[in-house]
Amino acid sequence: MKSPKSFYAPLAIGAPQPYRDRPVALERMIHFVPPHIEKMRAKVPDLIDKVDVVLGNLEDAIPADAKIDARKGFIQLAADNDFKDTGLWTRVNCLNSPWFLDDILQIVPAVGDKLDVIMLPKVEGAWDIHYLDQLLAQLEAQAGLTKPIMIHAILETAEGVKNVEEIAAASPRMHGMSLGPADLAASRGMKTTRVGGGHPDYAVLSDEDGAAGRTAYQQDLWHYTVGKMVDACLSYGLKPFYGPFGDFSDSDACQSQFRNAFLMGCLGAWSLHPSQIDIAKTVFSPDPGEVAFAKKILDAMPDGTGAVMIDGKMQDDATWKQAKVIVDLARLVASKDKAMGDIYGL
Ligand SMILES: CC(=O)SCCNC(=O)CCNC(=O)[C@H](O)C(C)(C)COP(=O)(O)OP(=O)(O)OC[C@H]1O[C@@H](n2cnc3c(N)ncnc32)[C@H](O)[C@@H]1OP(=O)(O)O
Ligand SMILES: O=CC(=O)O
Ligand SMILES: [Mg+2]
Repeated sequence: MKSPKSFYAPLAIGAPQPYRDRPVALERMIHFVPPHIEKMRAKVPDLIDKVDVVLGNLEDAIPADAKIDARKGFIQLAADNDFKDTGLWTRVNCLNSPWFLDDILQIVPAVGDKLDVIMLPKVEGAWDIHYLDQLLAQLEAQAGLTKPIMIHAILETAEGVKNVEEIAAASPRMHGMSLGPADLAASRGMKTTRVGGGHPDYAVLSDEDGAAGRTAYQQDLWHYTVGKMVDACLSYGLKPFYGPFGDFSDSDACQSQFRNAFLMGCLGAWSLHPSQIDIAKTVFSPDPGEVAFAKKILDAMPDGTGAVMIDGKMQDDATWKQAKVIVDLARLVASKDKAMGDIYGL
């Protein structure tokens, strides 16, 4: 374990100073774009105004014979657009693939000054983060970059879940983590072919229900992992995210999965299709009724201490902190999304 002094030291001479506090950014949806397809690249200017993060995907879902075009396409879309306050991320190929090294070696010098975050798939342990951390520092120094590129890990292997705390603690370059339910299901030997979401057979049966028979209550397959990820992330000041929901035809189930993640502490999810952008926007912007109630709590307890009754419910220091989480997030949403700001009255 490094000492605090060396933990925050740049890993290459001339590399930017690592962040002590991560930049504040609204990231309700990380929108995946397949950059090898010209028609998709052409949609980026429009997407910049609609999403919080545009991500050029180079890994799974990009065919092997299109990997190099995807990398070139990403560099082109990064260079051609002004992202304003919308994040620009890429998901690179995994560390043991034939493409990872060139992904990093070509993207950082070409458009590293515009890139906020690299999403690293199939992270197994802190050693994966240390390797990319060092490599990025060397390339940042060589390119004369002035702000560090952050790393976002996908939690999608059994070993990664086992090591989630060490991954979170690995570097000040860590931005956060996303749950990768598809690869994780395969890695764990789970018996599902779905990309995220529930499964009708993962259920608990009620006791005898009389004539109507017994009711099966479906459970959330991802509850344990999301909980573990949220605790690891929040202990180290990182941001947790739910990942993909593959059934584009089932917007209710997508919304429900996103909402469970939001309520458990996640700050966003991936949008793979334009239809999922508004779902994520709705879910990951706090509910206006909750914001109004949270404001009442903050107003009633200006210094955050004591106990008061509001609408028949006891409030104290702990609920003041809960209210602050919601109002702070609403303020962040309002700073980017004027329509929501008007609804919140912020
Ligand atoms: C397990 C994991 O790793 S998940 C992450 C990896 N997966 C991905 O990144 C997938 C990203 N999504 C996609 O590539 C596409 O949505 C696909 C290939 C799955 C489906 O695309 P299509 O068959 O074109 O879907 P559909 O016909 O419903 O699209 C409707 C419109 O939305 C566009 N669209 C679809 N997906 C996207 C996207 N991610 N971003 C921007 N536009 C999109 C289509 O181009 C089409 O536009 P048009 O009306 O101008 O023709
Ligand atoms: O990469 C995402 C996943 O679910 O796998
Ligand atoms: Mg995956």
